Amino acid sequence: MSKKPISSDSCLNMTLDSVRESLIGQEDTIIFCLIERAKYPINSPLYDESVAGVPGSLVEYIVKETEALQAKVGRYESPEENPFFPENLPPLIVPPHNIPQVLHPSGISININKTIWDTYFNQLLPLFVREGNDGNYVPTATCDLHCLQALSRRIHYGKFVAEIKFMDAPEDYSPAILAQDRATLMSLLTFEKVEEMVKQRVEKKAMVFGQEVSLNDPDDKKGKYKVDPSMVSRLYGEWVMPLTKLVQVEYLLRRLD
Ligand SMILES: O=C(O)C(=O)C[C@]1(C(=O)O)C=C[C@@H](O)C=C1
Repeated sequence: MSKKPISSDSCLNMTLDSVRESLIGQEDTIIFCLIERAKYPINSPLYDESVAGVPGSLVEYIVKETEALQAKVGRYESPEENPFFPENLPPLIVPPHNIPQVLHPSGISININKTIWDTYFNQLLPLFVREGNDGNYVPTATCDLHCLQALSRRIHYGKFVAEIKFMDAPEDYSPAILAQDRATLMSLLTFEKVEEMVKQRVEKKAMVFGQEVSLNDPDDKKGKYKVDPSMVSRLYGEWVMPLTKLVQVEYLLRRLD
């Protein structure tokens, strides 16, 4: 068998509409991940560094080891993917993908996964997961990994959004970049109406994707959802979009390096 590099779609034809389409698609992934995680109780021994029998907590160990495996087969070749534990990742064992480079080189390495990790475990998880311990530690940790990866991909997608915005209007962004003026960059890249639509859409999706289904009495489960739709809207309004905007600002600050 010939060992050709795996091909990947070109991202050179991106537009603001197309990156927004991608963000809309990623909403589905995030909501399904939250629904899956909400099936399990908090299962707190997973996060306890003293009981696991492995270095760090069990969840940390599972994420680290999964990232190491996925790094070997090319996950972090993609500029959309950022590891939570970038230190000491093993080298690729497959041929490189040769993905066309659309991001400015200085912005590629922006990685706010430390913040995403802390926010997810300390603020988000307690909001949508019930108390308790059912012993399903590995399936639960796998759900955490999927939630973290989906959130990280969405938030770091801000690099692409920022690149498109800069390319569409370099004359608007350049003075603020040269002045390293974060506040002006933040107001230039913010579209409040779009944010409002995102919050409404994710709330609606959480209702549709997470509705309880009953064959007997259709009213039996009416209004019951697997994750609270208003919580998903809040998650986007308070964390997902602000962190995506933080990535955009960080990216733009380096855009003229
Ligand atoms: O759609 C954009 O323009 C984005 O920058 C994305 C995003 C978001 O995170 O969803 C962030 C900032 C804008 O205010 C609106 C939405």
